[in-house]
Amino acid sequence: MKLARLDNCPEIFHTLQGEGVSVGKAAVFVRTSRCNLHCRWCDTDYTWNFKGTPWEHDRGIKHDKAACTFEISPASLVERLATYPCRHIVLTGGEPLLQQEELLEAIRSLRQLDPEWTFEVETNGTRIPDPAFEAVISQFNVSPKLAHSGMDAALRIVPAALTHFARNPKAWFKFVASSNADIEEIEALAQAHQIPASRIVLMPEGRTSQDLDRHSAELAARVLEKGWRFSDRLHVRLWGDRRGV
Ligand SMILES: Nc1nc2[nH]cc(C(=O)O)c2c(=O)[nH]1
Ligand code: SF4
Ligand SMILES: [Mg+2]
Repeated sequence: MKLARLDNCPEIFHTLQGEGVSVGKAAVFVRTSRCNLHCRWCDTDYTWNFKGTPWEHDRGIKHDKAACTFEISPASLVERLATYPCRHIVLTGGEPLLQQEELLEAIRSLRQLDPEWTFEVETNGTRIPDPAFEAVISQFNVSPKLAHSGMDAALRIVPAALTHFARNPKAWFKFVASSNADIEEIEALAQAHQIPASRIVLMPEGRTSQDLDRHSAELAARVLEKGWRFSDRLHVRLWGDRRGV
């Protein structure tokens, strides 16, 4: 399978969940490489924006595919994860649902070692998980992309997948927003795909504390009106715009 590469190692790190409903929970993050979307502000563009690809990104740089990819077998991933003093894993990317089969193999092996392991997935909500994979995940953080991602609606919004997650009580919908137009877009998506207000989490866009502060008070007011939830970005507050935290 393909994970992101960081300092010649796979991008696996022990930290606090910084976003969404389990913010503050200790977890080991596994960052898969590759994504089926190509958002212009993506903060993990090194998982997909490789030299020779046509995608546009705000940073205006292309990455070397080999230098940014760490090939690893599910068995080696299990060995690495077993060394951490933490039994909660967050699978993120890129888009981790592109590598469900390999991830499921690793999850099954970990559960054989210790049934206490729990797994949370960060996904862009464009893929319906396989039933066997879905069954072993305790929480999905579904983050559908809005128009400001620069992606065509036909690619970023997959109605069958959104409706599927909307029916799954393990799925929370985490939207990155910075303007009133974003709020209206979220409202329309929620209506169209029957996403319950109680499972919508609004998160300000930003890679520094100052950026987050710029929109937070206004977004929090909208969250109260709508009956949604608000999430800060704890890891950005604690450690800034860095990889591996
Ligand atoms: N601490 C921490 N929390 C996170 N929640 C979602 C993350 C992600 O990049 O998917 C992330 C991340 O990269 N770090
Ligand atoms: S879906 Fe997520 S990982 Fe993929 S390009 Fe968009 S922001 Fe980046
Ligand atoms: Mg991140």
